[in-house]
Amino acid sequence: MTPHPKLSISGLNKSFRNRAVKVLSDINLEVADNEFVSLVGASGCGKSTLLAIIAGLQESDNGDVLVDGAPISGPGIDRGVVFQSYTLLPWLTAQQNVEFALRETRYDPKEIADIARHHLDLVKLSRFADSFPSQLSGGMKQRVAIARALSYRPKILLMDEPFGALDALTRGQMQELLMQIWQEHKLTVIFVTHDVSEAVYLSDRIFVMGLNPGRVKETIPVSFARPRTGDEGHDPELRELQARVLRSIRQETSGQDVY
Ligand SMILES: Nc1ncnc2c1ncn2[C@@H]1O[C@H](COP(=O)(O)OP(=O)(O)OP(=O)(O)O)[C@@H](O)[C@H]1O
Repeated sequence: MTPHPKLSISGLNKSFRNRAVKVLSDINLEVADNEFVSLVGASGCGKSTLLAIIAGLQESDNGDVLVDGAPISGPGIDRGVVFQSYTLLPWLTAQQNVEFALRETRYDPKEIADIARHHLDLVKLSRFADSFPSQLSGGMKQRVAIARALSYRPKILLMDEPFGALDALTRGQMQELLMQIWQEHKLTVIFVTHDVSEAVYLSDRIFVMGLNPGRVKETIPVSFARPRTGDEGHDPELRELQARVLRSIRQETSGQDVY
């Protein structure tokens, strides 16, 4: 038990089709302030559904989702979300996309412009503030999406396979950038990924989800010292950890062609 968890989920269940299909079963987990956790598991185990429930974009059948001890009620600015698809508005520039996210805050237009600029700077995209999404690479678009999610200073950043569509080089750069931002800004991050080495590189703990129904079947701590350089990949201990996570995922899927 974490003394004052940033996020606490207990007894959560979720089904679809009038409760005919159970997707998430008795989810119980806690995430500490400033902790970086990943959700991994076979395709269809409910990672995105769980993230969407934490984001307040979907409702659970029952159970509690608490942020700083208070139950969530729908989406809120205490939780920023980044999806794999960049979800930028194509007719707005990078700067305007971030400003748009702040339109219902208490800030005046000048403050909104300053906050947007600051966050584009944070993701090293100041030079492209006036570019439209069509003029940006995949990595750049995702940096705008991250700037947008961080601009209203959420307590928790929820990321659903944010780097899944990027090439390996860009993906590595984005992981480094995220690590830097996470370390400097003391964020709590919940990160969904299919990439076990990515989960191990980034996380303090990995929740391995089981399949049919989706549940947290194992919690694996990653105790490698930070800052991590990415060169730890050759470390036998780290390789063993990756193998352990993979084994845990595969145990669920033996005989099924899902991962
Ligand atoms: N709106 C919906 N209506 C009915 N079934 C749904 C709905 N959304 C998700 N599901 C089902 O719930 C299960 C979990 O889906 P979810 O997308 O959360 O899994 P996932 O682990 O994120 O998968 P992937 O890794 O492939 O993205 C799947 O079987 C999916 O078909």
